[in-house]
Amino acid sequence: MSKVPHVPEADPRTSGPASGTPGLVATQVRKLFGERAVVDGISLQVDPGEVLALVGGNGSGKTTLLRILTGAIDPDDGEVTWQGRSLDESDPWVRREVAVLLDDAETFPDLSVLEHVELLARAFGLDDARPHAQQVLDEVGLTRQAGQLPTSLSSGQRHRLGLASVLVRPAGLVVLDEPEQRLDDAGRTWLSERLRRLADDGAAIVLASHDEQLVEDVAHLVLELG
Ligand SMILES: Nc1ncnc2c1ncn2[C@@H]1O[C@H](COP(=O)(O)OP(=O)(O)OP(=O)(O)O)[C@@H](O)[C@H]1O
Repeated sequence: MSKVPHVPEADPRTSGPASGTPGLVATQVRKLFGERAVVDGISLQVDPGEVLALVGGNGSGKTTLLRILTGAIDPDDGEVTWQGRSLDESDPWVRREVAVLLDDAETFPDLSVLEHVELLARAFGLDDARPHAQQVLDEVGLTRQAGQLPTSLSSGQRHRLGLASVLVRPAGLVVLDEPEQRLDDAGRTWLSERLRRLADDGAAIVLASHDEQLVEDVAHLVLELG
């Protein structure tokens, strides 16, 4: 396993976060499935404003590591903290801080696309939840589908709804598994630009990706697994 600073002039290991607040820190994280160490002694740090890309072949442990980094599963060894605090998804503060898109987002059968996004905006206490949700749907290209039920969306549109669910809410740490999946070329170009902007606005981002161009365009750090 290797860790390659992708943008040498902006090596965060030496520069640190602008605010002085440590972001996401994983120390010697290990996860076994049976006798196999799928994640084996990984240490990393991603500070506000930085993007870390996890790359590697199928089954190399990217999703497992992402799940550990969000607190969804516990490592067998090692520790993960966000701003110095242990990551535990049962902690409401952690759930406010961390926005996650690992699989297709779960949806309610009776709520429209717009109602889903608006519900999240309200849950996170945003003013003007409806116009904010409409603006995010416009951004992800789902304005025409706002009144549809999520089950009627195409697979790429469902993925865009998942991205909208992440973008509509405030978050310090954003964790995405293959955010480029099922997006067309224009969607991938938009995604690169949007993730860069999210980081510029101060989010720490960790993503797993098989899209070399996306990684090249957005990642400050690349961690190769496998
Ligand atoms: N709950 C589990 N029980 C047993 N094995 C598991 C479990 N979850 C994942 N694995 C195994 O761990 C390995 C890593 O899986 P993971 O999903 O993390 O890979 P990945 O790098 O995300 O792959 P892909 O690029 O295909 O999405 C795989 O061999 C997988 O079968």
